[in-house]
Amino acid sequence: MAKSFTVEQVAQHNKPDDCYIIIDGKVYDITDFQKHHPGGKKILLKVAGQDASEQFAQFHNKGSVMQMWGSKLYVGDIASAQPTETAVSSATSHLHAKETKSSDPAVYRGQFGEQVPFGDPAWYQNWASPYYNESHRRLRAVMREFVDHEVMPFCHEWDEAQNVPASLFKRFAEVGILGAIIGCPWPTEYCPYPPPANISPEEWDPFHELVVTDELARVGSIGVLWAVVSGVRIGLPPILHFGSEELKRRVVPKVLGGEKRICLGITEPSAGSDVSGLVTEAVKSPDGTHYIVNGEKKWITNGVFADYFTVACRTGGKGHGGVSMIVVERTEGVTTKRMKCTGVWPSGTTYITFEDVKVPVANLIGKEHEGFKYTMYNFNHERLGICQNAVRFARVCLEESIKYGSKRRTFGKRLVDHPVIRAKLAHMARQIESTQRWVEDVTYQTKILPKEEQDKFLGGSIALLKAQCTVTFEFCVREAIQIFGGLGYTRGGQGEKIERLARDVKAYTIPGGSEEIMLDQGIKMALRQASKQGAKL
Ligand code: HEM
Repeated sequence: MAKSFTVEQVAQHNKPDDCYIIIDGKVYDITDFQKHHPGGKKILLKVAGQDASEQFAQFHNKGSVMQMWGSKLYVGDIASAQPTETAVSSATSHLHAKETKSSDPAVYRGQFGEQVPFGDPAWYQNWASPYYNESHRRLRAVMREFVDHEVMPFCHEWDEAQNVPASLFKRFAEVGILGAIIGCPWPTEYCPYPPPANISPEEWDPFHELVVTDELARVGSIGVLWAVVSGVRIGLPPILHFGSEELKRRVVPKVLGGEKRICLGITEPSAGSDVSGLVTEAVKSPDGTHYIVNGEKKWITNGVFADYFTVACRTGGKGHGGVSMIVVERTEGVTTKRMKCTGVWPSGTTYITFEDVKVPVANLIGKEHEGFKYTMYNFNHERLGICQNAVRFARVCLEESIKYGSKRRTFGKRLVDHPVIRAKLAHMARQIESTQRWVEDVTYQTKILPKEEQDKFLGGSIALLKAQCTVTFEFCVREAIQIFGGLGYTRGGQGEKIERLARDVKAYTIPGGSEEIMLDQGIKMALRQASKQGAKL
């Protein structure tokens, strides 16, 4: 049981060698911590033995600092302390979500989260939505708990270390997140873990995947997310959808079980969004048992950690028709070198060389020369995932800006009381909210349309949506830096997420189809579709 203190008792601990402070009704022993305090020792001594809640709120990102330090320094509570309103609401608001009954059971209204304006999607903030039901709400709560306790507090540390612990990959698998992010239906036969939140595999739908993707992005680190989910999300689907039964059984359970890691190798030093130009070659050995793979792949996410490489290779002539997909296992002749990039540090962006690598023909995915089709098959899913993440990253920028702007004062007023700052917040909010609605609408199409129709109708819209999401994200991160000032270009501390996202954002506007190509493709596809449907152009 926690020890109880009176304010007078805490006041006795007011010396450098015996120093307590009170924050939000809790008592912390900071005697040893003082010398490690990033803000300095003296500033803590000024409040030794006192209630320092206000000062603490002024200089820190409350949630993440207490998540890291709280339990190490906590020694008890103030006797009759009524926890402050904010402490209560942030700790328990998701547990006491207010629900409003509608006459239509499919329409949900209710509250979840901290209720920072626009800090969460509208269906968390009492807006009615036809897309989500009780299972999505359960999933949201499970994901929030997991992210808040096992991922978010460590992102800065992992970003600086340019790596995440290997155990994190296993944890994501156990929670069901690896199975959750590779698209519907749930891969029951090949996934050792069930969906999160006791959702049945049959019930699993694209909005469950959206909730997982969205909640994960609250960490405000593309690098940490990509370190764990990116290789799986893009490297595994070609095997899952087109691999032989033997290949699927050999590879998929190990990856979804968090034992082996995988990456997708398409881009090369001279071929990016233009996949048909790739030159890495796979030549069959004279006895027909192996392919001999030679070539280079560049900017390959997770390459440095990967055990399996899903590689697009040239097995035939020029252009799309000569491309095959092959699973290369880490073996002699495979070399991976970490690249130095602007952001996404923990995700292991890699330069790969294949030098006379012998790959059994059983590792061919599907049929020879059909690799381009397999690559395209998952592009819509991959891009929609990027969109769902990007809109949450933009939201993180807005949420952090509103929280910081509500406590930081300049010229005698809070930042949010300056019209020029409110205008920035308004422009962020209007873009995020409209983009989110488009994301949900497209996600709904993926729920109800058969896959062939999705491929026919949605490619152009998803391309435009990717541009919309990444432009919104880039705009919001820029505005958030302006609001945070110096803290927005300082690594760690209150502007931690903003500074990191500013480094990471380019990894969203360039890969997965650059903004320019997405815009062009979106219109080209819309025109093609329109003329097929007899539009009067
Ligand atoms: C349990 C008590 C405390 C802990 C665990 C703590 C922890 C930290 C940490 C981790 C930082 C680095 C920046 C960040 O991550 O936000 C920091 C910075 C700082 N802290 Fe504390 N702190 C505590 C109490 C206080 C108090 C009571 C004050 C003021 C009276 C204070 C003033 C500062 C200042 C001025 C900075 C530098 C902020 C900046 O770089 O802008 N801290 N603290």
